[in-house]
Amino acid sequence: MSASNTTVNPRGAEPGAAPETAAHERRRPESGDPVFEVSDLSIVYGTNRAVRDVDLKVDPQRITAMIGPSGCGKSTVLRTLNRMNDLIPGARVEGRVTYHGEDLYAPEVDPIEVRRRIGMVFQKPNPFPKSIYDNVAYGPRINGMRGNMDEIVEESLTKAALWDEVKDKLKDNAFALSGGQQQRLCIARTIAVNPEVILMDEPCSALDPIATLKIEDLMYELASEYTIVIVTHNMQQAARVSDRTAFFTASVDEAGDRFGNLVEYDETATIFSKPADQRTEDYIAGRFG
Ligand SMILES: Nc1ncnc2c1ncn2[C@@H]1O[C@H](COP(=O)(O)OP(=O)(O)OP(=O)(O)O)[C@@H](O)[C@H]1O
Repeated sequence: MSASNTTVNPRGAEPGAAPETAAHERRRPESGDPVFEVSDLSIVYGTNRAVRDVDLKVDPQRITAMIGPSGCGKSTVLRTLNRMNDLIPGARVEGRVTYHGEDLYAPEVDPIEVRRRIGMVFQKPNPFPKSIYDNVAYGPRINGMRGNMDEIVEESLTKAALWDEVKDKLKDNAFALSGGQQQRLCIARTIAVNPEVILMDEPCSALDPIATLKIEDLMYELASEYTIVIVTHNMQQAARVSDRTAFFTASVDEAGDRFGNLVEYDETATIFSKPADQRTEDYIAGRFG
């Protein structure tokens, strides 16, 4: 899949136009059970019930996008999928999140192991202040992974579409890389511990358009092996890369409290061409958000 036909969606720029992207032409077998099933999910920060009543399923080896206006809870929901909210003081998850049918929040579940299997890439590239090689090798080392470390590093960098650019300078500090390269290094670091799922929280928002297209192409390649869930502000990006899209919005309850909720979740082509809810249509058309 080349950059040109993966990422150029001539109709994507038109609000409300049906995306005609490779992502939607992709024919994957419906491979059985969902990876995640989220039901009646609410997330509370202190006394603020920030996100309410979310239900959604994430299919394997698909790219699922979460879109919606600022503050509607996309990142909060994403973080429940690998228990990153556990790290936020005062955050509480209510409802049910299963991973391959098992309760992700059961007391016997080890959150460290959860985060190995369900990796995360953040908005700002955050390599460690170490060499390129050591950034990738870090996870396998602390996880006690056996095998030839040079091979693990090469394979991870290759899968992250970075190997050719860095193979002659593996000992250089990661901070010497461009922003886009640093983000691909962070993806390589995530891949190196052999996850099943990659969560991406606005992975391109700090990148220029060329670096963004590279990451989008990379996501497409990675989806043949990994399940990807991406939060993005960029509707065109969701239209270009994702198979399914969840649209969230912020609502206000009777007491005047603002909360995020899931409005609609469907095939990306449907969300962008025939959304069922007027709020989705208004957002896609750029009327708010
Ligand atoms: N660490 C936190 N502590 C307290 N409240 C939080 C925290 N993180 C998020 N919130 C609140 O949860 C709500 C949803 O925020 P969240 O960042 O998930 O939304 P978002 O849709 O991802 O927003 P954006 O697109 O601006 O990143 C907001 O009201 C926010 O203030």
